[in-house]
Amino acid sequence: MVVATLSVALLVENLVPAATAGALALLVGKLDAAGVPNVYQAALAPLTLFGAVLAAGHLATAATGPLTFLAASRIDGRHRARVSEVATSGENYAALERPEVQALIKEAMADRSRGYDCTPSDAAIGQLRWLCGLVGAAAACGVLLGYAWWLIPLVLVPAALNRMVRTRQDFGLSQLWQGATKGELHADVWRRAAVSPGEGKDVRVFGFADWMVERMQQHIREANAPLWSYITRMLFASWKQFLLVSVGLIPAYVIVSLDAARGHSTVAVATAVLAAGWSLFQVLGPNSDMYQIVGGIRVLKAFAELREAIAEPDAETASEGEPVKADDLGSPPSVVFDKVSFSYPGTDRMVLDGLDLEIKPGELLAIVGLNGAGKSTLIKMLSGLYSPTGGEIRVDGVPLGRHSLKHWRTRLSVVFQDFVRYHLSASDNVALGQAGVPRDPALIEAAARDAGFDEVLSRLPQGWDTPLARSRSGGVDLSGGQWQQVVLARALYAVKQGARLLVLDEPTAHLDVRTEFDVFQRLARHRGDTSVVLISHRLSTVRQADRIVLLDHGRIAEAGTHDELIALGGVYAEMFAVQAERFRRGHDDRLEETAV
Ligand SMILES: Nc1ncnc2c1ncn2[C@@H]1O[C@H](COP(=O)(O)OP(=O)(O)OP(=O)(O)O)[C@@H](O)[C@H]1O
Repeated sequence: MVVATLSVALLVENLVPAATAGALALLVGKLDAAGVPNVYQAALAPLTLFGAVLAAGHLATAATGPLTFLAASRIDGRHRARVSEVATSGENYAALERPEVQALIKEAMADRSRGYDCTPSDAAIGQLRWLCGLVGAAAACGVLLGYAWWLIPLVLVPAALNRMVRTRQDFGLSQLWQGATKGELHADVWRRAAVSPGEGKDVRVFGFADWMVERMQQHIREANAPLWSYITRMLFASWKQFLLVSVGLIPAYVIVSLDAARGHSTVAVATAVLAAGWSLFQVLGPNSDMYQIVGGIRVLKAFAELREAIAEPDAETASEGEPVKADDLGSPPSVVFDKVSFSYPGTDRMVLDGLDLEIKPGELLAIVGLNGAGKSTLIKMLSGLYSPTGGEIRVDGVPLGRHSLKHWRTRLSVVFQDFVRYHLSASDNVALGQAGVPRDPALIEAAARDAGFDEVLSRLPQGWDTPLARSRSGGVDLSGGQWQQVVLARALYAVKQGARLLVLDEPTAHLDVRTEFDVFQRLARHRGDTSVVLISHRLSTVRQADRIVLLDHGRIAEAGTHDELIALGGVYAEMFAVQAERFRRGHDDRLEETAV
């Protein structure tokens, strides 16, 4: 409806120049023919018509602004929602990590605040404007045709050439703007850093504000230099457009004026021709339509490429066969890593190298290892974010690639090491653990209690409704340890809502020893028969596990209970001894593993 009304308004706006020419000619004709006493009477009707044309033009122009805004908001809003859907859909998570895919997302989003100046609505409305402009040009040609057909090529050809020159410039401008936007994104990183409270600490403490601003300006200068020089050249070359206008209009105007002066045509006809000629140039003259069409189409092209990139089943993520639904949601799964190998896309290093590991239903399994041993990677593979490059992961005897990942992820609850701190309320932050089921406030409360978050909660100004970000009105900032409690509650909520495998990747690194001990006591008490995989560098936590595996160079190097591994006297025993010694000396931080 909005687009239809906008089309009508644009059409009227573009027909007004030709209609003005006609109405003006009528007015002049009537005045010319009428004697002095009859002037007012003769002018009344054509003046009313002339006024009506002008009023229609004003109304149309007044309406196009708000209508364009409405149509653009709807078109761009829907487009951005589709980009978000595509970016979050599918199982090709690996593609999201590729820089070129991230660049496509930015371009497809066409966020004006990030320097993108054209959006899909610009392309759509630009085309509408252009089409209406052509109708307006045809109407102006109709007026010219009333005088002499040869006036049409005389005025139209230079006007069309003028348009072509302008369109070529728009293409060049659009391309340079695209290059500038990429550079602007670098500047944007610094621009955001300059005003964000997070980076603000570093900027002040390390005193690199001047360096940062200089860096930002350098990026802006480098990114925009070609664009600025192109625009300067465009300005200097604008005389060409003046010449083109003159080539058509001046001879036409001279011929028509001479004709009228010699009495071969009336002043009214001459007025109509002069006005129509000018209106043709107005309609085909300089405007930003083509630039916006080109820019908007570029955004749509980026979106099409993004869809292809995300949907692309690359070797790492391709699933084979028909999706198989796990039929048993209630019991904990049996998971087997069978000679699993993996290297990240675009890298040669084998992060997992023939890994054999079983996660038995209901067990509390701890995974330990030095930094970079591949522990988090193993969890990402268990979550189906990456697929093995060799070997197989089986869940309840079925390869993970043949499970419905959506379904599998409802059986799984993961606290990632780099968990997300959503700027939402405390209750939203917990409930997002199992967003696909109706929210259950009693389970949210219970999960918070089990995670030890209830004490912090009691101090929040608006309780569960408190936004967990000071940047939001009435919000608060939590400490690292308090956030870990929130995220632990998020994972435990998922368990209470049906997840049967809980994975915790360094869930207590920010907690003090006492809170950590409490949390694990509660976890052990409340996990029921849910399997737990725990990754931790704190071996005092790990020792409570049913079984501990030590990951080294992408394989299991040692496995057993705490007592068995200590008795083995291997790397685990050595790590434990170093940590125990540090603890005795009063340290409670993570093991300095390089010392082992
Ligand atoms: N997205 C990625 N792309 C490429 N390489 C990656 C990526 N993520 C991790 N790596 C590499 O994979 C290796 C294993 O990383 P991973 O995070 O699994 O180790 P980790 O055992 O969890 O380490 P930490 O104890 O420090 O958390 C590292 O060498 C790391 O640099």
